Amino acid sequence: MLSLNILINTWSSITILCLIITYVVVSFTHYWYRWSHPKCNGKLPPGSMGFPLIGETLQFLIPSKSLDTSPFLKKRIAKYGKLFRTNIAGGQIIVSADQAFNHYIFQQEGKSVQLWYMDSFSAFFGKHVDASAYIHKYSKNTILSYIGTESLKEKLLSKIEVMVNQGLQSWSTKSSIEVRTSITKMIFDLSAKDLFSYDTAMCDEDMSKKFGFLQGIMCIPLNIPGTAFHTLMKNQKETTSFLRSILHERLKSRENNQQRHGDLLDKLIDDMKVEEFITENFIVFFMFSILLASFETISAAVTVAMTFLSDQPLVIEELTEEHEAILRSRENSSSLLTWKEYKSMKFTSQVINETMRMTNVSPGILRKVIKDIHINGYVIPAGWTLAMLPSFVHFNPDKYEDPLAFNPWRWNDAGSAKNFMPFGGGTRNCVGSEYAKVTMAVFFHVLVSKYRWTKIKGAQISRTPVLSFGDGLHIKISKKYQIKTL
Ligand code: HEM
Repeated sequence: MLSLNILINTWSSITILCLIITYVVVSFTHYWYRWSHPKCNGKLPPGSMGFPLIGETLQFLIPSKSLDTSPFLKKRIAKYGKLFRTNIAGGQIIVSADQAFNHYIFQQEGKSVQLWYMDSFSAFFGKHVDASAYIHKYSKNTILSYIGTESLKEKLLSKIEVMVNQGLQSWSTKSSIEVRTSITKMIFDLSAKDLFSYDTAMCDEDMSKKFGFLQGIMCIPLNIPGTAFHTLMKNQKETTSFLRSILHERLKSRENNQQRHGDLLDKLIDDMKVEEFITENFIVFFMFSILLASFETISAAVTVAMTFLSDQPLVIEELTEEHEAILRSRENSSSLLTWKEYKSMKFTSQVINETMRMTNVSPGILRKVIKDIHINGYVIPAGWTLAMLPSFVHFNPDKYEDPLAFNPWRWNDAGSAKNFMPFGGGTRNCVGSEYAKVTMAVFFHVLVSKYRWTKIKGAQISRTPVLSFGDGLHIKISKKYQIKTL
């Protein structure tokens, strides 16, 4: 009798255990099925949502040691086509490498898509990320009036040259320069001066290092000590309090009726009286984002250019010839660049185009889908993220022969705007594109006309997909002979 009871009890326990296991397996299978086949009012583009919770994040973050489109994307485009679905860092994403579709989406701002940043970015920027169309228009016009073509022509061109002269002069006093960090500091100092009349020499620390947080954008937003996100948030605190101190100093000097600077910061402070949305927090956010958008991008592009130039004597030769010709044609050897001279730099602009094509500072442009989008029989559901890859075309061998070769001469024939989109497109295209191009042109002008350099150690470029340069590009620069003018 006793052994029968034991048998029944054991049997029941096994049954319960089996039921629990079956329940767990069925629930997990159901969850996994729902994860892999998300709800949609139609047919989703092909692709894989990866494993539950982590999606395809790990594969996505594998660094690739090339400037080319990452193997993660190339593999999926080859398998599923130019429109595919995935899940990265918990986000449901449709990736589009379809040029025509991306062009269409650029025109859909506020209709079927809107600006979107990843969670860590949103946490960082707070509610201002959802800036309304009015605030967006205000911001764009305001920035353009300070760094747009007119301002560059009238004021900034010469200011930039003076700063680049100082920067390169200090590089030449050192036995070795790491290009990425040095150029980041130079462009940071330049932008802080141009936009907020802030002299970084007044700051003990190299603040540009604290701003260098782009690597953290792709990290998981978990604020735990030791994680990339934690460092990101710590740096964010320090950089915003640095910018807040600049703002407070300016507010104080305005109270004391001290001299105005006529810069972007003065304009934002003036507008606090007329625009309700312009608060101290807004100004700090504004200063932060424009500084970051400016120096991180330009310094990445210049570092890529220097990496290629260091191994391409023919490009340096033609570039040098163009700039020395400008110096030779001048009556006064100490004059600064004129707008006409800048506009005459044909080969320099080809070098810049080629650099922008290969750098792809923004390899993906993100939008939040706010209304179902129908394309080629597929549906991109509202709530999903659309990651456009306008840069994919930059490495398309049908559009650019031998696309991984740095060849500025390919720009002898004017390129098609449709096949060249380093600055995005539509209403959200880059407001700093001209400022970036002028800064790069001035940098090359001063560099090749006054200095020569030798490479000490090359950079190990990789994408995660954010660009990084390993231990960096190390060079030694020294002053050249002086060019005789007319
Ligand atoms: C090599 C240099 C640069 C590159 C490759 C670049 C690239 C881009 C791209 C692709 C976008 C579009 C983003 C989107 O559609 O979501 C953008 C937007 C923007 N860029 Fe740049 N950028 C550069 C330099 C600059 C500079 C120097 C500034 C400011 C001084 C700047 C300020 C901005 C701003 C404010 C936006 C947002 C525009 C909007 O939302 O309407 N950028 N940039």
